[in-house]
This record gives sequence, C-alpha cells and structure tokens, in this order.
Amino acid sequence: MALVSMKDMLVKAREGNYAVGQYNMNSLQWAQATLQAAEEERAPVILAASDRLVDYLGGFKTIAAMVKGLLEEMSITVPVALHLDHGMSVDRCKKAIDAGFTSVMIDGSHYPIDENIAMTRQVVDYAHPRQVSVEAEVGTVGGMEDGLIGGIRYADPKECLRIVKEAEVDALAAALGSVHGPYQGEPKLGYDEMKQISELTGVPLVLHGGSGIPGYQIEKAIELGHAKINVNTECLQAWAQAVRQVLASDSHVYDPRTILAPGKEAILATVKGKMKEFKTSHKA
Ligand SMILES: O=C(O)C[C@@H](O)[C@H](O)C(=O)COP(=O)(O)O
Ligand SMILES: [Zn+2]
Repeated sequence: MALVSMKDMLVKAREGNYAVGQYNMNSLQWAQATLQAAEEERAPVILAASDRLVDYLGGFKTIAAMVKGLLEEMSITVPVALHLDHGMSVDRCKKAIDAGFTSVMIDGSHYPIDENIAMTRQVVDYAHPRQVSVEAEVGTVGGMEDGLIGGIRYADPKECLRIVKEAEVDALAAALGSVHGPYQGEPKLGYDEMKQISELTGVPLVLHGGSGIPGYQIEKAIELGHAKINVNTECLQAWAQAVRQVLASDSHVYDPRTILAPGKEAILATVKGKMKEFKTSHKA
C-alpha cells in the first residue's frame, strides 16, 4: 500500500474513540519493527522522523526512499503515514513534502501566536494541494524539545481555536502537562482544558510525550479528543535495555546483527503493546 496522509486516519480514530500511534524512527530497525508491528496488529500507523534527527538519518530523501522501499519489500497492506515531527521551519516542511513525506508538523510553538499561525498557514497552503496533512502545536510540552530543556506551558484555548480556524490544520498538539522523555512521578494532564479545547476546535488532538503515561490516563485523553499519541522514549528504553543485555552477557560479541537483533524485537513488542493500549489494533 502507498503512503497516505494522516487526515482520514485521525478523523476515523476520533470518531471511533481510539488513537493512532506515532512512532519515531531512530534507525532502519525502528522503521522495520514499527511496520512489522502495524501489519501484525492490522493497525494504521504513523512513522515519524523528528526534524532534529533528519540529518542523522540521512536526510529527507533517504528517509522517504527507505520507508517506501520497506512498504514494498515487507508487503505492508495497512495504512502508513510518513510524518515530519517537530518541523523546525516552513522551508524544512516543504523539503519533507517534496521528498515524499505525506504529513508534517510545523512546530511554531516557540514563537508568538501570530507568528505561529502565519508560519503554519504557509505550510498548510503548500501541503494541502499535495494531499499532505499538517499538525500544529500551541503551548509547550515539558522536557526536551528541539534539543532544549523547557518547562510546561499550557495551551491557551483561544489560541488553539485561532490556529485551527485561521491556518486550517488537520491536527493540533495542544500542550496540557505532558512531558517529552521520562516523567518524574505521575503525569498530571489538564483534562478540563483538554475537553474544552477538543469541543471548541473540533480537530483531532495530538498527545506529545506519550511514553510513561499510565493506561487509565491514556484512556481518558482519548475519550477527551486525542486521536494521535506520540511515542519515542519507551521504544528507546526497550531497545537500549535489550542491546545492553547482549553486550553485558558476552564480552566477545562483535557481530552487529547479533548485538542489535534483540533491540529490534524489543521495539516490536513495545509498539505492539501500544497499539493494543491505544485500541488501534484491527482498525486498518
Ligand atoms: O524525540 C523527539 O524528537 C520526538 C518526540 O518529541 C515525539 O514527538 C514525542 O512527543 C514522543 O515523546 P516521548 O515518548 O516522551 O519520547
Ligand atoms: Zn513531541
């Protein structure tokens, strides 16, 4: 199946009370494990490259070619969107689209709202005629963003409504207490604001910092309008633990395949677990 935008996936997920997972790629193995999980679970999936890792992964064209190649070689039949996560500029979003990405996030959350809306609108004007979906962000997710450690800043409902109406985005990341990377204690998400923003804007909401959130909170976030949940840290942790175990148990091992294969299995198991938890399994 060819790559698709995430628009239909997210509309269906919001209506069906489940969420599509976004899984970030950190190498070829992540893409392979995530696609395998999606096919085995019969789940729609969003494969993402975070803009901060695009050069590390070989650039936009390499990423798009790799994912398209895997869809064919692995005979993937479920819907897959290739998404630019935390796009740093209008220009970089356009580059991703030109290379074959079917979805982009323009992260203008660090700019004043008028600038955020203006840059998001420019991306939408380029993306929509090309059938590419667009995600915007309002407020600040805690932890690491764009390589900078920051505090949480709750999304303002009026700003959320403005960006949805004025820029016509397909999905909105409204920061409401979530954190990138590991949480210190229980996550404290703003459910009242979530309900308000979801009802006010009517667009599918996106939960960044989806790792480490207990199941009952995930369920509530989905119920209150989240149709996309981003997961990276839990896959990274599972991969690192598996690879560390191989290296610790055999000091002579040197074949990368022997060292890394358990890492891929760990990603596969983690992604399949999330697909079940987000109720995406059997929704393809
Ligand atoms: O690490 C990145 O650059 C991508 C993440 O920001 C992703 O968008 C995300 O929100 C995942 O959060 P995590 O599960 O807490 O790593
Ligand atoms: Zn994020």
